[in-house]
Amino acid sequence: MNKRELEPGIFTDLAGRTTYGEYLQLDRLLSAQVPRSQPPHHDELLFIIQHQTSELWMKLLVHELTAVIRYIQADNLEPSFKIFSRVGHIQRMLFEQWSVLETLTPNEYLEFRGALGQASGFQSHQYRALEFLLGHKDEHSLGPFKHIPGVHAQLERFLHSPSVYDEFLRHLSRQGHAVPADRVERDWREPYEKSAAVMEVFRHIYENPEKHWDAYEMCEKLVDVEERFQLWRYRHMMTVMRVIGFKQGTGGSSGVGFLRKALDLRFFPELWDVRTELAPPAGR
Ligand code: HEM
Ligand SMILES: N[C@@H](CC(=O)c1ccccc1NC=O)C(=O)O
Repeated sequence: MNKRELEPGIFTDLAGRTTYGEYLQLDRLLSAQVPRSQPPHHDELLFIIQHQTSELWMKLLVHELTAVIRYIQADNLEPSFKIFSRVGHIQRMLFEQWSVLETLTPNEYLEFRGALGQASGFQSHQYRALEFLLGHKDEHSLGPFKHIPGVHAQLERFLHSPSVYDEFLRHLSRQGHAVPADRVERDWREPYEKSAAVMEVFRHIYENPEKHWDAYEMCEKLVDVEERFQLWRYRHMMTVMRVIGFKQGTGGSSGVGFLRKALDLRFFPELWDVRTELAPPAGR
């Protein structure tokens, strides 16, 4: 008999109890997918769910990176390594998820694109929070949130605060590394500019990993995060290219050309530059 008997101990009298649906607020979650096309286009649900799941995972990334910052501030790098491993798995999933949306063909998308108005991922405040947390500061990207005071204020807090990278450089300074004073205290709203002195700090760490194992491991975790972030950006751009070609974006940008420029951005420039500078150890 291809059937599983329910065990008598399984609870079915759940009135007034904490249940699965109640705990997860599934009524709210599952009523938030509301297609705008009239009549609703079959593929709009895919489009909505791809975005909503991405936003949920971004919420967790913001939460995790905020915790990383607290650990670095406390000069306690070890627990942040475990968090970075989780962050990496989430980023990998966000990357893989593009394959689902890539089943949307250009003509299918055009059938409901008009219903999106001026809405665009450019208005994702959690994506901006992630960029700020990682160190890509740009006050102009706050523009789309002027009309939502709570969101604007939260993003301003991230803009004004040191990023994960800023905090790491401050930690290295406390550990006695020769981090220049203008990286230990500065106007955190300003975009990060790379520094030859910071690169020398990393050169020393990469040439002596056994002496600075924690810092060395943190450097590699940061490189992992940046590489995965760029992979996401690249795959977004490729998805956009296959779905709308070189059309302008609904957010008002040139589209693919605008997205391509983000591929030249660097969160942790010296961590990439140090790789060019490293020489083989003596005698090799
Ligand atoms: C068919 C699917 C998609 C298309 C055609 C598309 C298109 C675009 C375009 C053209 C832009 C540039 C801004 C504009 O003028 O609109 C943009 C930005 C953006 N999109 Fe999408 N997108 C798609 C899916 C997604 C998904 C699933 C996400 C996940 C949350 C997303 C997140 C973003 C973000 C965060 C930006 C801002 C990027 C930046 O500032 O560099 N997009 N998108
Ligand atoms: N910018 C897209 C529209 C778009 O993708 C979008 C629209 C509403 C909500 C999220 C979106 N996703 C990412 O940009 C376009 O130009 O077709």
